[in-house]
Amino acid sequence: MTLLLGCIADDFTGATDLAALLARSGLPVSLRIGIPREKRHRNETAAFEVIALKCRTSPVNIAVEQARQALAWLREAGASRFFWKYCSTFDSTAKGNIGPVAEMLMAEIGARQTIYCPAFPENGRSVFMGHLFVGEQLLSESPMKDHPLTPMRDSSLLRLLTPQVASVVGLANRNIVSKGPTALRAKLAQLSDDGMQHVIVDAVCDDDLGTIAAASFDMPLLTGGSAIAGQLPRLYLEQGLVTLPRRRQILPKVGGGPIVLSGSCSAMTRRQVANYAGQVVSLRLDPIALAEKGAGPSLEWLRQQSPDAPKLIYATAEPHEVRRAQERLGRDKAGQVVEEALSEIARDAFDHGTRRFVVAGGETSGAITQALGVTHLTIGPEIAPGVPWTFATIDGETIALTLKSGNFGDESFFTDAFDRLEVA
Ligand SMILES: Nc1ncnc2c1ncn2[C@@H]1O[C@H](COP(=O)(O)OP(=O)(O)O)[C@@H](O)[C@H]1O
Ligand SMILES: O=C(O)[C@@H](O)C(=O)COP(=O)(O)O
Repeated sequence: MTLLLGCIADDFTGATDLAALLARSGLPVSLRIGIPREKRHRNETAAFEVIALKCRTSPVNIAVEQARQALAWLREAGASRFFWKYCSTFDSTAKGNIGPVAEMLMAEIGARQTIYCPAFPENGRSVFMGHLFVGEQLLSESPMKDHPLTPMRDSSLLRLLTPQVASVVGLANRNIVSKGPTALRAKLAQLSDDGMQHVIVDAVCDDDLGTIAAASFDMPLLTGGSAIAGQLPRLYLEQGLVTLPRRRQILPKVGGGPIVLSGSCSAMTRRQVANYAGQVVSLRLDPIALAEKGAGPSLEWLRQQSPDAPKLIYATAEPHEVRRAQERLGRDKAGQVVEEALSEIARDAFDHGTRRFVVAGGETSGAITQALGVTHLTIGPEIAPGVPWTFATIDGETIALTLKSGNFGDESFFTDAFDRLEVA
């Protein structure tokens, strides 16, 4: 099939979120983990190819280099339009990779201008007058201010993006967006004439996203959250660039024990963990103990449990507990010991028969997916907006895997997830 859009995501939950929203159209979506080794030639691809990187918190030069390699693969596979997916809460380190990666992509593909549209109204993320809101709170007043790796202490996307790019950042605000695609297109052209290559675009509802997509779908590079990308399949279908496949993909049924592994400390995950811990056997990980003793005691605990029983292993903690661990170990080390332990646990669980995995947290998902040796994910049913079941083959065995963004899903997400899966 012709490759309509080559997508690069800065983390793995973000990649499955993007893939889920594109897959709602019924068009084929392929999700590859890391830079694919094998080449793909034109017409050997899905309509949407997503490459998942784990570069949200990497040093800038590494993130740019990984994205450059992903771009090269996508171009060779035939893509001429691209999407750079980052978090709907614009998660960036202090230096920030969102702008530098966008600038590199623009330079490589010769794009004169791009838009930045993280809004995801279905999940409560909206942008108004260039400010990002989570529900009714400004980003900087939302629980994202306490994120363990990327605390977001400013809500102005202009202020966040400006130090990350070389040229002036522009804004197409809601007043323009509300006037429709023609007015927005004219505004973007005027900003381009004024030298603004990077434009934040307001969106508070799905209709706004429809307007923005209609005004910008032919830009060679778009950037944002999954929701703006989710508008593109409809436009491509309307324009006759692609037709829906006659047959739907048949998804596997997976047996084998269920497990939830959580390294997310986001507000919603904390509620989900508290809820699920009341229902199944659970083990709490403490980063300080992990730094001293490693994952051995947790592996021992796991082996004492019945392989078929649902279980939960989590490092999820309240902000004051995260601060305590970070003060003792340093921010990076605290995150690293948790990611390493959960990765070892995931691998051990697989070796002992677990086949249904729910993982909470973007960085955590990156670490676990890599440890399991997953290279390709087939997208299955969506459990909550932006969180699908996916399927992968490792060592000849099929596993079902859900990578849940920290703040996505309802309080009952973990039970909802297993209820949604057809079991062999
Ligand atoms: N108790 C803890 N103390 C410190 N850091 C933690 C703790 N638990 C988890 N972490 C780290 O916090 C980070 C959470 O990021 P991530 O997995 O991306 O979650 P989210 O999707 O909520 O952003 C990970 O690096 C994880 O290892
Ligand atoms: O856009 C989003 O909000 C998600 O797709 C995403 O990237 C979330 O990241 P994590 O919360 O770190 O999982």
